[in-house]
Amino acid sequence: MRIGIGYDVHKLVKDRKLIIGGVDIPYEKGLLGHSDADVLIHAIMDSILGALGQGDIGKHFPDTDDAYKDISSIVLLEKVYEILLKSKYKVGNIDCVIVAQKPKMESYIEAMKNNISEILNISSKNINIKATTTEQLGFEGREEGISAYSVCLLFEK
Ligand SMILES: Nc1ccn([C@@H]2O[C@H](COP(=O)(O)O)[C@@H](O)[C@H]2O)c(=O)n1
Ligand SMILES: C[C@@]1(CO)OP(=O)(O)OP(=O)(O)OC[C@H]1O
Repeated sequence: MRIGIGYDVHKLVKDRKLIIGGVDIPYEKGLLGHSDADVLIHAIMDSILGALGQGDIGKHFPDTDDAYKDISSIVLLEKVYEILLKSKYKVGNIDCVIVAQKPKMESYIEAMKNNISEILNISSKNINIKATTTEQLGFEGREEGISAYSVCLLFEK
């Protein structure tokens, strides 16, 4: 059994789509990044890579490589799943937190879980996604950015 943790932050700016957990969320601002900046998927990928002892997404998908410019993080998650398939491990469960003052995530969480479980080929019951504000405190509270945390447990196949 192995455990991994992931954490990511992206800045909220005008004229960008807000994509979290592979869901396009209608909002006045979006996350800035080399990819689509899907902060939740990035944290989840880092938690899986961490549990595998395989570094992080910056190592596998460098932001200096044009191949990853504006790429959907769902496509990157598929690549991480390929790495997982080659290992002797499978996902047990994943637990995550999205830290965002706005917008409300609750109505999108089921769709996020479905997207992730489909790619990782696990039941959505094994993925838990939570959201919290920071009560207006810090960069998330000032709506300057959104962060996400993920913990992943892997079992031997
Ligand atoms: N961006 C967010 C933040 C929170 N939620 C949901 O609201 C609940 C209360 O949030 P607090 O930060 O005030 O504790 C939280 O438990 C989430 O269910 C959300 O959907 N989107
Ligand atoms: C995903 C990658 C690659 O497109 O770019 P970003 O969207 O900037 O994301 P980040 O979490 O900063 O790091 C990983 C990057 O290499």
